[in-house]
Amino acid sequence: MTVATTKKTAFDVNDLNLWYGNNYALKNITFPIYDKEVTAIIGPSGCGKSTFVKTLNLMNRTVPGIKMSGEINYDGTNILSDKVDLVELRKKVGMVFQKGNPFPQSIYNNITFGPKVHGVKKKKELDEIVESTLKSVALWDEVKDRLDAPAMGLSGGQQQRLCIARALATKPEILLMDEPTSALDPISTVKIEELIGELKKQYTIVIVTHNMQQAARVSDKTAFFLLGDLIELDETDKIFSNPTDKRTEDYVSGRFG
Ligand SMILES: Nc1ncnc2c1ncn2[C@@H]1O[C@H](COP(=O)(O)OP(=O)(O)OP(=O)(O)O)[C@@H](O)[C@H]1O
Repeated sequence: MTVATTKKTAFDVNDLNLWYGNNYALKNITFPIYDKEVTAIIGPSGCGKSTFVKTLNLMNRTVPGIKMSGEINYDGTNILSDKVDLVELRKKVGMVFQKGNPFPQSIYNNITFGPKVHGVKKKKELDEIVESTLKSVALWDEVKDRLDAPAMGLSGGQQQRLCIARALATKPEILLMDEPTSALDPISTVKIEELIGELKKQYTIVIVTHNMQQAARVSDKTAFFLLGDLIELDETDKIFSNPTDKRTEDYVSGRFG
């Protein structure tokens, strides 16, 4: 990789291996993820993109037959071997999935669920969290008069923004996004992409995307995975204009995948 290495990292992944039973899904992955940047993960279906991001907050550790080795260093701890408080880890490393998955409750309760779990009780404080997180995902004006309405009544794009607000409500440092726009229409997609541009001022973001134009638009670094290997990780501009590896070039120019 030709990027400067003096920048602070949010995660230092060293020689990470992961197996689902006999399926060797991540192979010797060494991957610095830089603080307050957007890192995109691209690659053909089944190459390990989702597995990689889910491993960053140990979302998949209860999958039957899973085995991992190596290091994921986060905040002075190797989360794979040291004792980690999973609730605390997921508070700091939030996740947003492919499809907005609000709880079948009100808009207000969706946002306050996490803060309440973490001990916030005062109504005023909860109200403030609801307002500030909905503002940061540009949803406040659209829903401020119906905070008690069911979240399921929102459009798909609004639900996804609500889920991002819900992830922000516990004040994370990192946001993992697994194909956050793949179920959305083009206008909602643009809104989420603009939001990512805003959020990266405060958060480190890792986004899995099938959409290469999206990776090119929103990310600072791009990683190309193939069959569980990290083939290339570099500045996004370089990956899309002058990649080092022939396999990356073939993929980004649409020759396979
Ligand atoms: N829960 C699981 N149990 C067993 N195998 C799994 C599980 N999740 C993923 N795999 C396998 O691990 C490999 C990587 O899958 P993963 O979902 O990480 O790929 P991906 O690049 O995100 O794919 P896609 O783009 O299709 O979502 C695949 O062979 C997949 O079948």
